[in-house]
Amino acid sequence: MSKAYWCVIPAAGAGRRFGAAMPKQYLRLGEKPLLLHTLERLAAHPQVAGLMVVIAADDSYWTHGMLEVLGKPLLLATGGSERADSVLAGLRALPSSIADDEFVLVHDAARPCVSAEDISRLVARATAGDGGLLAAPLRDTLKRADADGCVQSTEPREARWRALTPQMFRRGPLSAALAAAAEAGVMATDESMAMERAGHRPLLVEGAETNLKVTTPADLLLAEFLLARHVG
Ligand SMILES: Nc1ccn([C@@H]2O[C@H](COP(=O)(O)OP(=O)(O)OP(=O)(O)O)[C@@H](O)[C@H]2O)c(=O)n1
Ligand SMILES: C[C@](O)(CO)[C@H](O)COP(=O)(O)O
Repeated sequence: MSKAYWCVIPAAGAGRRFGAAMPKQYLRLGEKPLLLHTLERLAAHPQVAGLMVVIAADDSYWTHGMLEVLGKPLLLATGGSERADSVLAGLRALPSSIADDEFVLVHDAARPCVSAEDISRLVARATAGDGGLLAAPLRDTLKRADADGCVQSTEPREARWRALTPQMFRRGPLSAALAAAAEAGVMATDESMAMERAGHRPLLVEGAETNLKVTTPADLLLAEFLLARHVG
């Protein structure tokens, strides 16, 4: 049986860009909260050993009923002001039995459509090397705006990828890289950025465009459509 890995799920955001009355990870998608769709997808994967869900200190929406539903060990940690702070808190709260050289996955709670195939592909490729991330090649023309909101330049599209999650790195080096970035006042917007800053070369593993991050109401509609058609 292939090895399984713990997954840290940052779920402590406020969802400000969404503009809902509650944090977007608790908005209903079909018959259950967005977060539960994500946790179920992760828990169903045979190479996910356990879930470390990082929630906000003032989270009043988490229901402990989720603990039984998933059939995998599930722990809770308290997040911080930025996503990187929440991920680091989750890494530090993992069981001490997870050694520093063990790989861990990090997946956004806001990405409920991640596919089992993509997770399997990432695990196989990332653990064969120094770690890596799911990503999608940029397929649109990219523009840089000037101060007036007009096009300043068209950016090269070649070798440009959009980072997705899960991202997968060894527990110790990832924790150290995130802590170093925070210490330097650098806000790492993903795990790869912190690892790159620490001198690593994360592997880009192509993932499905349907693995979208729910950021705005339009994203929620698309996620609902995809989940209803069992995409991913
Ligand atoms: N301090 C934070 C900020 C974000 N996240 C999580 O990181 C993921 C990606 O972040 P994003 O999509 O930006 O979520 P929010 O920060 O909630 O959104 P916004 O920036 O619009 O407030 C989400 O699952 C979010 O819950 C987190 O755990 N802790
Ligand atoms: C981690 C991430 O989803 C990769 O694209 C992205 O950086 C999260 O950004 P956010 O602003 O915290 O949603």
